[in-house]
Amino acid sequence: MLPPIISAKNITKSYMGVKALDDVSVTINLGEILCLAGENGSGKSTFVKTIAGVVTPDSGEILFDDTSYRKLTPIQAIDMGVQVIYQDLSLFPHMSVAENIVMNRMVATRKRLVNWKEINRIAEEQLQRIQLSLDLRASVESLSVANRQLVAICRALSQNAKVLFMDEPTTALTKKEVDRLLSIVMDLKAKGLSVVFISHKFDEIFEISDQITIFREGKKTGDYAVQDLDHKSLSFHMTGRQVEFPRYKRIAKDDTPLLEVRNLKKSGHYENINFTVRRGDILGIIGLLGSGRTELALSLFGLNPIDSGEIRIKGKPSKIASPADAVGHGIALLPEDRHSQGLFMKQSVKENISSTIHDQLKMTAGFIDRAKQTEVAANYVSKLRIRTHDVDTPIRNLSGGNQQKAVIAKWVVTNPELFILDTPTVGIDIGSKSEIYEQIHSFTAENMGVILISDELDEIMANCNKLLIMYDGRIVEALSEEELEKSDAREYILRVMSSPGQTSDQANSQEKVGVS
Ligand SMILES: Nc1ncnc2c1ncn2[C@@H]1O[C@H](COP(=O)(O)OP(=O)(O)OP(=O)(O)O)[C@@H](O)[C@H]1O
Repeated sequence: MLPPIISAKNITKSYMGVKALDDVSVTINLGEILCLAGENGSGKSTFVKTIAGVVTPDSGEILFDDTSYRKLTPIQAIDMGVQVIYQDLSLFPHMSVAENIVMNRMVATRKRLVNWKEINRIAEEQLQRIQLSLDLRASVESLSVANRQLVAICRALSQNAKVLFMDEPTTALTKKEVDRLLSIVMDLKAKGLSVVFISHKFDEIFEISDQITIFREGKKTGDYAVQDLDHKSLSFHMTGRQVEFPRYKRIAKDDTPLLEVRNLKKSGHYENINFTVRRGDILGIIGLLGSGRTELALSLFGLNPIDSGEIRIKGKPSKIASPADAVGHGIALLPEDRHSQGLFMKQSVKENISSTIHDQLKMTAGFIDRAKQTEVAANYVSKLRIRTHDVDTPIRNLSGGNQQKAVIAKWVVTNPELFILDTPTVGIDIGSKSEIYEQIHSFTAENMGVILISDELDEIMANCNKLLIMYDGRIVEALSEEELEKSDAREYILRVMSSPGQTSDQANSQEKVGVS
């Protein structure tokens, strides 16, 4: 048994009467990867912030090397070797790789004189520890998200990290980048670092963890060795129920096209895009980051003007030059980047959810009908099971996953005819995913058409009755409902995605999803 490095005992933390952590005890052992799993809002981030000295617990104690602390300051935590990489990475985009790696260490040691030789030496040493070669002078903003993530790891290492906390580090990475990150993390573990990893992605959790601690509604439901759990038992312990993703079946009878896209092209983004969406269709688009799928979604919402091609809405050639045009045509978009495009962080849950229907909520005198606004917001908070104290709570106080559900609610209230969802469940727990899927199925039963962009094959298989596979700005394969139902559909899709150059000719495959 590995010796403990940090033990948190009986930690409780409440916000406005809601227990974010309720008598939680967790032990982090030396040289081990511990994964924190739990539904959105179950207290994982609050726990991390408590150990990092950012949140003061109401009660409980934290033991570091046998010394007990009632609370910690961030400096104390850093001195003890605690390093946290939050989702935003907290890097300085205009500064160089070397400066980002070494700056916090310099501040901590209160060095006044800048010795560039020393800075470069320390930065290079950290890069070598993870066998990474980067230009030390390159500005961080010029790096890919994956490399920024690695710079953040080097920054943590340069401050003598003993325990590295990583909060959903793989959200914006491609499959290859995820594999590289996980292998670096495992290598660091082999060198004696303890890692606490937060993720909603089960494959990752099982690949990397030694131990899994599960949270539910602020309480710890258990500590498990990874070999004692499987997907089913993990989701059960997280949610308290058996979670299933029933497969979507289109029931709508109206086959007239809602949206027809013909030969759409945007230079440098995508070309030769053809597909049709009917009412009740859930058209999946799968393809790795950089495949052109998000750029296509933005074009259909008037945010990325097309170079050529035709868009027909309900049979009529239509121009979508702005989001206002798109909304006028009954199109809504749940954007990929929820934080910068989706929410007003200082405003309440109610104000965010209703922000897309202000005109409908206006009374004759021009004031907003507050009672109606509350009613609409409360209805969607309950429908999508958004975990919040009430609808007046500022949205920034909600957990990440619950904020995402609020963005979905914000667009659903507009009652769109065509809803484009760009990776709607990134960062969302397995229980909430099934609720969101249920909602999407019920929208389509009410005759909405949906375009669902996703990286997750499970999500595509459970929800879509048609599928486009995109690679490098092109549709490389298209599958119809019958093809998606075949027993080897999943393997076929994986095969196409791993060698996208070797597929059937495009015109033929587009025929399969109803291109006339
Ligand atoms: N500053 C705050 N003010 C009020 N409530 C808060 C605050 N921070 C967290 N909470 C609440 O505490 C609970 C736990 O939130 P926390 O962010 O720890 O969850 P989480 O498990 O990390 O969720 P996710 O997986 O969605 O990131 C949530 O109900 C959240 O709304």
